Amino acid sequence: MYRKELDIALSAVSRAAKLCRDVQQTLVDAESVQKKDRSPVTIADFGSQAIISMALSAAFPEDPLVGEEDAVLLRKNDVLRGKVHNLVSNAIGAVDEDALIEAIDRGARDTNFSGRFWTVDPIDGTKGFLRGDQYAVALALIEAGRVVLGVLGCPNFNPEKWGANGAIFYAVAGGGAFAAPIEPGTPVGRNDLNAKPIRVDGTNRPEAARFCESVESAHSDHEVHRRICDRLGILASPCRIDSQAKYAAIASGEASIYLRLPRSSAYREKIWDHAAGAAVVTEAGGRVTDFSGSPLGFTEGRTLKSHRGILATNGRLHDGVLSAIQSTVAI
Ligand SMILES: Nc1ncnc2c1ncn2[C@@H]1O[C@H](COP(=O)(O)OS(=O)(=O)O)[C@@H](OP(=O)(O)O)[C@H]1O
Ligand SMILES: [Mg+2]
Ligand SMILES: [Mg+2]
Ligand SMILES: [Mg+2]
Repeated sequence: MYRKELDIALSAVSRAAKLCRDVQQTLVDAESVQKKDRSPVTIADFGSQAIISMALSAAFPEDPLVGEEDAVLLRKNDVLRGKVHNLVSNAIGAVDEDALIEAIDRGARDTNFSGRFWTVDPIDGTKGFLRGDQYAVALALIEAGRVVLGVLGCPNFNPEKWGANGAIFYAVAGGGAFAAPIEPGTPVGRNDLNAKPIRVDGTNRPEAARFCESVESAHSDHEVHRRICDRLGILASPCRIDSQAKYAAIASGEASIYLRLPRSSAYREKIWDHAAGAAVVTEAGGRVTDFSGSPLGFTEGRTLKSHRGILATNGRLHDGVLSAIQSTVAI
């Protein structure tokens, strides 16, 4: 199932991840510009969304794409547009500038969210990317509100036990979760011999659990997380990781609990910040819900409107963490 989808998604994400890695290594050129909501975006975010969008529209012309970025800033700023154009042309060969802009903007349109669509976060954790830390290129395929395929490219994810220089995590519903090293210049394929099945850890003792959360304290409420962890008797200090690399950490057994309560009660999570990561964790044997225990549903639009707080665990710890959450915060 989804063989062609997985092949295309893996090769597009690994090409986009290579572009991001190259830009991060020459960070002077990665300076960010501010979007309307004052969050940062770089030439690598635009380049990555363009590469993924073009690969998907060539292979699946009928499939809508819902992406974080749009081309508004690029249309207004010739210098920025020129830089993105150069970057993408160097990565995948000459592309027409109008086609590039159109490819980025394809992700900005709304669609029938109850049908089949892709969602992309070309760089998740742009702040981490700018700091030289973790980030992820995240792509997911959603059908009838359910994530059926998720790919997470994490160029800076280097667990010691793997000795790898970056990894790509992926899952197809019902097919398990896998990780493969990102080899510079070699797109990963479905039959990659280096791919290994991954599994969540087996701990059911919260005091032995490692817990992770966002680096950015503006994105989630570290203080409430600390109260939940205290109630559970978690001894280790929090592991702060940027981006959906947190889901990769849960799926590969590097951590057992990921908590995310937005600091603002008005904030709604974006679908592209969770779809791919949730698929990878679920297929690795873990569980992902909101703070009331409902599984995430992706039919509501560009945000997870009816969900508040996100909890991903190794599964065994899930109900215990939910009780601790519900005794600590009013949802
Ligand atoms: N106020 C607020 N509350 C909650 N979440 C927010 C908020 N603002 C932004 N975002 C989203 O957070 C995404 C980054 O995820 P993380 O917080 O896990 O990573 S990081 O610590 O910021 O690097 C980040 O994704 P990217 O924009 O792709 O980096 C945002 O979609
Ligand atoms: Mg994001
Ligand atoms: Mg992003
Ligand atoms: Mg962003």
